[in-house]
Amino acid sequence: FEPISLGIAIGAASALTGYLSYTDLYCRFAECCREEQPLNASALKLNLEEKLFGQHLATEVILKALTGFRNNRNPKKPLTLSLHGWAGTGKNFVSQIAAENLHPKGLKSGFVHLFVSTLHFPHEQHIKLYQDQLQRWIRGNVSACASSVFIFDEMDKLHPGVIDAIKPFLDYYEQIDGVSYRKAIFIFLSNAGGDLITKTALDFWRAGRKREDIQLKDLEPVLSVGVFNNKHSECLWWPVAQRTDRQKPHRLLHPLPAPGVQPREDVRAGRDEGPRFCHR
Ligand SMILES: Nc1ncnc2c1ncn2[C@@H]1O[C@H](COP(=O)(O)OP(=O)(O)OP(=O)(O)O)[C@@H](O)[C@H]1O
Repeated sequence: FEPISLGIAIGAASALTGYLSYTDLYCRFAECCREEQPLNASALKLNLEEKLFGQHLATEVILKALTGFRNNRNPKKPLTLSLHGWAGTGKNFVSQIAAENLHPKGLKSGFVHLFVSTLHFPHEQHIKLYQDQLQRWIRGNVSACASSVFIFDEMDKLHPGVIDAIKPFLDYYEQIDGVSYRKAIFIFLSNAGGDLITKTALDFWRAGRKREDIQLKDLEPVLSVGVFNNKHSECLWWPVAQRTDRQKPHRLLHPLPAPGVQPREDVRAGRDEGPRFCHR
């Protein structure tokens, strides 16, 4: 080493150390978005195993999805998780665990955003406003922290117009208007399909099989037909009286289904009063 460049190198190294320790110090007192920090998979696994009861599939899927996603330095699209089940089965609980493992302050973190359909998007006539506000909120927060987490509770009650506002962020775009959404995480919670999941669990029990024997492949076909009414059709998850035209979300439709829109079988049979109309 020649003395001048060695001096510069040492100077640069100490400046870097100073900067790193300042950043570390700063992050001890203020919340930092550490998007490059890999997820501690064993801590998440322990958390899920110790706290979440009776949800072996959710534990397995969430652990695999979050670990794989966060350890991938260059994801091609944001991570989207859709959790289905009856009320009180732990969907919010498990999203909270996931959030805490992604951002230590969990739901209190400035990088974790929880939306509840009936609370945040209650009025049909304000859908346009909700769409604009939500898109601006997502854009602003992902610009500030690429690994932001967005949790949408009560997806089955969310207006299709609001769902449309979220959709562009979930796709394979490298950037939209200069912002990359590829490191963001979207978690959707829904009661839709809860009845079918329970029925599958009951069938297993009746057949003398263990709950832990239920695999994702036992549920996926049931859910894809029952909840999504197969992948080619679009469901309008909205109460009958408040249904809107998907193309014109502000316009209320007549309570009767439009041509080509069939009420789901369980609605026809009067077993379910919920928001269930699907295009076939
Ligand atoms: N599988 C579970 N393991 C451990 N605790 C659970 C589980 N399910 C529910 N709980 C407990 O019940 C509480 C309520 O559950 P949670 O709000 O997560 O249900 P949910 O599925 O989100 O219900 P909803 O559809 O009504 O929003 C949780 O805070 C947790 O304490």
